[in-house]
Amino acid sequence: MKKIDKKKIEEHVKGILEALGDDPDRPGLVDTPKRVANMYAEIFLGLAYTNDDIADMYGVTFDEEDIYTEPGSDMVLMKDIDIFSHCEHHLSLMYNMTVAVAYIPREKVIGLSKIARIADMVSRRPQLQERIGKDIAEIIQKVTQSHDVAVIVKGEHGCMTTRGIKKPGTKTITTTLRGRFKSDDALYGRLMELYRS
Ligand SMILES: Nc1nc2c(ncn2[C@@H]2O[C@H](COP(=O)(O)OP(=O)(O)OP(=O)(O)O)[C@@H](O)[C@H]2O)c(=O)[nH]1
Ligand SMILES: [Zn+2]
Repeated sequence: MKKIDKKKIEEHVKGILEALGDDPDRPGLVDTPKRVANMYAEIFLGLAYTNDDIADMYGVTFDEEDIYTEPGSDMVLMKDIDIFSHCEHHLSLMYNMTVAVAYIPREKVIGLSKIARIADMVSRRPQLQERIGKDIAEIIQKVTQSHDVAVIVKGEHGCMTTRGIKKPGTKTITTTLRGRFKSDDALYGRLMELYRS
């Protein structure tokens, strides 16, 4: 686990306030560098862990070979998992974000809450929406040993709605398809049907 250097964040936030021309010593701002450091340590906690660490932390599985036998095509889909993240280009908020994770179990299943915990932790990094999907897929593949994983991420980007091009309401949907979700059109169709239901 990597350590997040809160003291250094505090110093830099103080520098930003000075560069903006505000007075970091005025009463309203005096504790702001510390607050921001605490907030960054919280919202970027996922930087302290690699994807392999996250797989180890949340890799709670149950052997269920009698339910899922090879070559199975029964899927587990968890959808409408709310997450927040921050884009790595502006460190601005990605919001109204939901994630759907599907996989075809091979003899073992992952504890359901762990899917949401994995989605949360990879989001707590400076991210790209596309990489959130890739990171989740990689960890789910490692934990479940399933080759067949799909992740759909939907969200709005603060850097496109509150600044810059300013297009509120614009939603981005990204898919990450692995194994049969990529190669089997019927399976992909069933995934989409369930996703929309
Ligand atoms: N593909 C992808 N792009 C993203 C994501 N988050 C932010 N971006 C984009 O990253 C790009 C950065 O572009 P730059 O031209 O370097 O930065 P900028 O001058 O602030 O760009 P504008 O946002 O167009 O004002 C922008 O087009 C953002 O919309 C993401 O999750 N995925
Ligand atoms: Zn951005």
